[in-house]
Parts: sequence; C-alpha cells; structure tokens
Amino acid sequence: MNPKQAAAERAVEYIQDGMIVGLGTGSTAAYAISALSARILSEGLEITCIPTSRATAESARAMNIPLSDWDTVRKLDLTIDGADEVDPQFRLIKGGGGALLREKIVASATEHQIIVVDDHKLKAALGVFPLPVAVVPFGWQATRDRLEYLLSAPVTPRKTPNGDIFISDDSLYVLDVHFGGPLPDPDALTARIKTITGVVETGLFVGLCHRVIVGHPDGATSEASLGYTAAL
Ligand SMILES: O=C(CO)[C@H](O)[C@H](O)COP(=O)(O)O
Repeated sequence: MNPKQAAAERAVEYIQDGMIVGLGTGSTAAYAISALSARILSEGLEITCIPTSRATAESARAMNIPLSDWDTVRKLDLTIDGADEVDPQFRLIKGGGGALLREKIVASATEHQIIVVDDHKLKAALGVFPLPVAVVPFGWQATRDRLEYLLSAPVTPRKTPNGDIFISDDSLYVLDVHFGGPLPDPDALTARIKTITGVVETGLFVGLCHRVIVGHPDGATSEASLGYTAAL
C-alpha cells in the first residue's frame, strides 16, 4: 500500500462517533477523506467536518461527508492533515498546496491534530522545503523585498502550473522563502515574519501537532504523540 494511504487510513481509526473533524488538504489528506467516507458508509458513523480548503470541501461533498461551518462550530475534536516537513519537536512546514491559512485556523481550534506523512517528510531540521508565507496581494512586491531583507533568503511568488500567480482560497498570494537549510530559530520565526505589514500567515506550525503518523514503503505505519494521551 502507498505509504501516504497507510498513514491516512491509520489516522481515520481515531475518529469516533459524534466528533467534529477537521479535513486537511493535499494528497495524503485525500486518502483520509476516502477512508472516512468508507467508514461513514459501512458503520453509519455520525460526525460533522470542517474542510481546510475549497478543494477538500468539494471532495468531501462528493463522498457524502457531512460538512459544517463556523456558525455552529468553535472547537474541533480531531483534525487529520498532511505536512511538507516534520521535525523531531513536531514542528511543521505546511502550505505546499497553498492552504496554510485555513489549515492553521483549523489546527489552532483542534484538540487532537494528527499529521499524516510518508517517511520522506521527517527531517532533523525544517527548512529545505521552502517556507510559504501568505500575503495580501496589494504591494506584494514590496512585501517580498522586505521579507528577503529580513530573512536574507530568496523569496519567490507561488505560480500555478501554467505560470499564473497562485491565488489562495482567501484571495491571498503565497510567497515561498527559500532558506535552503535549517530555519533560523523556528519557534520565533513566525512572529518575526509577521512584523512585516502585508504578511497574513506563515506555513510554519509550532505547537499545533499532537500526533504524527508515518507511512513506510512496506505499507507499515509508526506513530508518536506529544502532549495528548487519547489511545484507540
Ligand atoms: O500543507 C498542505 C497543503 O497546503 C499539505 O498538507 C502538504 O503540502 C502535504 O501535501 P501532500 O500530502 O500532498 O504531500
């Protein structure tokens, strides 16, 4: 079995009747959405979900997964999402799919955040994957210049495969910061970056992951948790 699928399917086992569940974005999270849909069908599982992107909402709807909105939900019991890099302190780089802002809002409101990855995503230090920063489109070029000056790293605007500038679900641009190596002081980095006017959010997640489930090439999974004691 595909390692991403194995990790995602294991994470879906943590979902219980009555939960409010966050649905992540990306190819690994997509496996979780399929597995959840299968459980709803086979077990009559009663849950409601908050999607982290329009794409995820569309997939969930197509698979008859009940969705909710923030009018009725303030806290989520459990969220399953992917990541681009995970370090030993469970700090993450996310936003490879450009959904970092919604993903961080959902993660911040979640009691048990499960990150599902294949083992290539485990890193001794974050920073080889470019750090996404969501910015307001107005004056983004000036925001980019200030980011480059502050961080001494090249910053490029995210583009779509056909070369257009990428626009997020919240009508923001995404600037990728190419550190090319360990992030400087990851715990303080988002606060530093947010001193720049025009920056909305970064894809650096600190203190927002409670469990990591890793899928391996042979289809086995391993997992570890941090600050959360719920067991199956
Ligand atoms: O943060 C994300 C989207 O914004 C994804 O979770 C991250 O990019 C991992 O994606 P994939 O599961 O496709 O490897």
